[in-house]
Amino acid sequence: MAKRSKISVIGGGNVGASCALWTASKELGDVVVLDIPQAEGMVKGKMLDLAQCSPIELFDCNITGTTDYKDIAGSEVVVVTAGLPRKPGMSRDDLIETNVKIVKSVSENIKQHAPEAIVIVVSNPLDAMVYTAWKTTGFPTNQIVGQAGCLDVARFKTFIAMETGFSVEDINALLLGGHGDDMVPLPRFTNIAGIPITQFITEARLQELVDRAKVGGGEIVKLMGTSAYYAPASGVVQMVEAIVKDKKRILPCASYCSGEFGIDGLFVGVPTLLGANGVEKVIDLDLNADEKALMDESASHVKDLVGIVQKMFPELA
Ligand SMILES: NC(=O)C1=CN([C@@H]2O[C@H](COP(=O)(O)OP(=O)(O)OC[C@H]3O[C@@H](n4cnc5c(N)ncnc54)[C@H](O)[C@@H]3O)[C@@H](O)[C@H]2O)C=CC1
Ligand SMILES: O=C([O-])CC(=O)C(=O)O
Repeated sequence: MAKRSKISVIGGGNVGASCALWTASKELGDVVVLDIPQAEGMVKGKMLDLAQCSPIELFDCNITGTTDYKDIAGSEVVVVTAGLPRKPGMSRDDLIETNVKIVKSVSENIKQHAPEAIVIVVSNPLDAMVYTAWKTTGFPTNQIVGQAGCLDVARFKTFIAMETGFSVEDINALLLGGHGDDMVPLPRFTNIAGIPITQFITEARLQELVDRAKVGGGEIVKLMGTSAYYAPASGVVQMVEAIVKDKKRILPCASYCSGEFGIDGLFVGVPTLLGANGVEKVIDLDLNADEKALMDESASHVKDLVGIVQKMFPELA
């Protein structure tokens, strides 16, 4: 019998618990969710609750809530959701000082207890946290990746489906850049069942949908008082599935660029071939001058955030 995959999630809050739910319900493997000792009852209780769905939803996997890093040993994938979410009025960047400390300490433990794992970082500000995890673990760049683009592009596709009335299944879109409000959805690469999107929506209206997608996280923070979790977790699990099933999917992920898109030494959202080895390739493409300018601006924002991390922790430079 094939060995079951093991997927660990660090941080059992809104995003972490939702990751566990999608992972288990899709039967991708055994699930371990780890939180801090002060949250022991919460994380153990939530995971026991989730396990009790299995006779109804019919998934076979072990689900464990824990505060002990020994339990993540042997994980194929570790998802990092530990950290503060933003509140209304805050930007993701406002979280950097608190979350870099959390992600650094989490990454030290991942390095010790799950050195073979592919690490998917979710904590914000995303691109700087991916960098932090990479520098702290010292893992090769294929083993470190960030989730943002799967979510951001799903938001863009959702808005297009709402506007046109067509099935989400037929909407194809591409999005690049950092996970800030300057992310770069690409109308030129957007189509419905292969038919250019401009056949169905005016360019002006499409631009409004692009703009809504760019601030899609903030729209939810304003409504809920905290940030989104169902769609972010769904984006994570799309990546987990690509890795544990070695699907060779091309997904928009925060991956290490060494020259692609003219970016060197940064993790930024780019089309990424995801499989059993994690990031198997970054797929470069020819951008026109306007698209390139937007990508450069987004990457320069990521670079500034990485500069803040390096200033706080010179050993991560
Ligand atoms: N990249 C993306 O697309 C998205 C990123 N996020 C980010 O994900 C993070 C988590 O968001 P939520 O789950 O909504 O927050 P939450 O507050 O519901 O959960 C965070 C959890 O992390 C735990 N935690 C804190 N320090 C820890 C440590 N050192 N070790 C282990 N666990 C620790 C907390 O106890 C808490 O249970 C935030 O930084 C948020 O901004 C959220 C949505 C989308
Ligand atoms: O908006 C936030 O703070 C959480 C997040 O990254 C998103 O939902 O896109």
